[in-house]
Amino acid sequence: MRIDVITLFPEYLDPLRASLVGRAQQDGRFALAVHDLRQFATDRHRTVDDSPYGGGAGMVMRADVWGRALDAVAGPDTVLVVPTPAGERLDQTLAAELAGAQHLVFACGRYEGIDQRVADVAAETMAVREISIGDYVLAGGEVAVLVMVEAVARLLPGVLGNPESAVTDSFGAGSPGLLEHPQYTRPPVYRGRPIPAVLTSGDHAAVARWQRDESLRRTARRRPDLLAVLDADTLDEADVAV
Ligand SMILES: Nc1c(O)cccc1[N+](=O)[O-]
Repeated sequence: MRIDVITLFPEYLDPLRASLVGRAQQDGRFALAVHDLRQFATDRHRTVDDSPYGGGAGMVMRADVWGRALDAVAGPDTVLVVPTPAGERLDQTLAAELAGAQHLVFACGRYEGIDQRVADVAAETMAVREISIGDYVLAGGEVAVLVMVEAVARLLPGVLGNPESAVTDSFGAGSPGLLEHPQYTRPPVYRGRPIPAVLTSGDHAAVARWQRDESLRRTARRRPDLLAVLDADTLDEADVAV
C-alpha cells in the first residue's frame, strides 16, 4: 500500500514516522509521502484559499490548487480520502475497507474546507470517500489523517505483532459491536485492589464467560447504541442473562 498526504502543514504528520506506524514503513508494510499543498499554488503569494461564494465567514480552499496537487499525486487506482465533519463516520469496518486499498491519498482541508468541485471532479476518475472521525470541530484534517492512518496501518499484514489483537480489540472482527472487556496485569494487588479472582482460576471457560459478560456490561453502560444493532446471532442465550 502507498499513502500520500497533501497538507499545508507537513510537520503535523511527523508522528506517522514514530512507533507502530513508523516501524511498519521501515519494514516496507506501506509507503508514506507527505506533500505541501502550497507548492501547487502558482501566484506570487502562493495563495491556496479565497472567500466563499454565497458569503459566510472564513475562507475556502481553491479547487485549482487542489486540482494540480491531485494531478501530481493521485491516479485511477487511488482512493481519495477527504477528512470532513460532513463525512461518513469512520468505524472499524470502514478502516478495514480502506486497508484493502492499494493507494490512499488524504486531502487535508483547512479553514472552512475544500471547494466541493475537487471531490466531485476526482470522483469522475477515482474512488472518493469524505470521512468524519467524529462530531466535533477541528482546525483541519491533519489530526483526522493521523487517526485514520493508524487505524488502517495496524490492519495491514505483518504490522501487528499479535494479529489476534485486531480481532479481540473493541470493534475488532472477533467482537462486532462490543466494547473490549477490562484488562489487568501485575501487580496482583494495586493500592488494596486485587484483580478479579476468575482471571487466576485457571478455568479458561470461566475466564471467557467473564470477559464476555464484562464486554456486554461495559457496552450496555457506555454504548447502548451498539447493543441495539447487535443481531441475535451475535448475542447468545447466556448474554441475555447479563
Ligand atoms: N471534525 C473534523 C473537522 O472539524 C475538520 C476536519 C475533519 C474532521 N473530521 O474528520 O471529523
